[in-house]
Amino acid sequence: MTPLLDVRDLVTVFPSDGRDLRAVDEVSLQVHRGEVLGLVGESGSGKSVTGFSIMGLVDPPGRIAAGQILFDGSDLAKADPETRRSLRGRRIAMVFQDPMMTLNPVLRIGTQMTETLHAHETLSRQEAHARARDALGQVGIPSPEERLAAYPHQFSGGMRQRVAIAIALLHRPDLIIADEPTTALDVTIQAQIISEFQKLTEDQGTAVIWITHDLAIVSGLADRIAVMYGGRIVETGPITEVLERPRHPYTRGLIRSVPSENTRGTRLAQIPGVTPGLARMPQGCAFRTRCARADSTCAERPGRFGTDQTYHRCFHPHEEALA
Ligand SMILES: Nc1ncnc2c1ncn2[C@@H]1O[C@H](COP(=O)(O)OP(=O)(O)OP(=O)(O)O)[C@@H](O)[C@H]1O
Repeated sequence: MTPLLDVRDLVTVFPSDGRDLRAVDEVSLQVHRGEVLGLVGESGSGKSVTGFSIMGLVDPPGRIAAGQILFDGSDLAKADPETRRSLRGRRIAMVFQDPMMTLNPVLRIGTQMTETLHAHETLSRQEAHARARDALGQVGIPSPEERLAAYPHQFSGGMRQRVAIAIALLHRPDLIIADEPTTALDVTIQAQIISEFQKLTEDQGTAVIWITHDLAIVSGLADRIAVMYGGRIVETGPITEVLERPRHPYTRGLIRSVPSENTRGTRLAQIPGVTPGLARMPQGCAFRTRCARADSTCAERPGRFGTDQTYHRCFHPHEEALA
């Protein structure tokens, strides 16, 4: 089956001191319709820049330097700004950690929603109003008709995020890129929003890239996972397979550092060291300065071992299932 989104060897750079630093370094990933891909990694690993690259929202002087972003067959990396703008919101939408990246503080919610609708579709006022009201209801906002008249500050943090999600859903996009949308919320609200998302992917076949540093969220939500380190995807595959038998030492370290029933009361294993900044990323395998298995082979850049769907980038992968 052809994937809805097929990113191939994407490189996104930010110029600094006369050289191009690779925030996204030969990233390849695929997302199918109705599928949730969890994009996981520590802060600075390149998750958001990957999302912005797909959306066509990389801040200049940053730019896509190489690779393809095939969306439903056409290459977005080469598309003109007008084509990109028309796809944004309509076929691909993004939900941010801070809903105020989407919401205008001085406009009523209903006005923002109907303006968004009119930007891409020809609808009567009544139709736009009904669509906006239904979208609020769909994400679990009580009394949606009355809430259309409210301003963003009249909503709680969790409700505001739901409004941002409702706006992302207005045009029934094929793909939603959700960048840590629940990180700022308390655990109960987080769970509610995640379950709303699950319903939407099941009911409407929407594909989702869920960006997070929190492996626990992804394990309950995603069909597949891609783990990023130093701008690269170091491991990807079906979620159960990767969690049960992580091959890359970094993936293994991430899983071991998540608290669970079994580890309650014990000290969690942390990955030693910190992620180096982009300007100091080691040659070869970016993780080798923190890796117990690294040797001189790792000074070479590891290729992708496996298939387009399931691969790792490690010369010394673990073979055994996680204990
Ligand atoms: N506009 C920019 N200009 C220069 N460097 C940038 C810019 N945006 C991101 N970067 C750099 O690109 C790298 C990847 O950043 P990115 O935000 O994608 O990481 P992340 O994995 O999403 O982390 P976080 O979870 O903290 O958002 C970082 O080193 C960051 O400093």
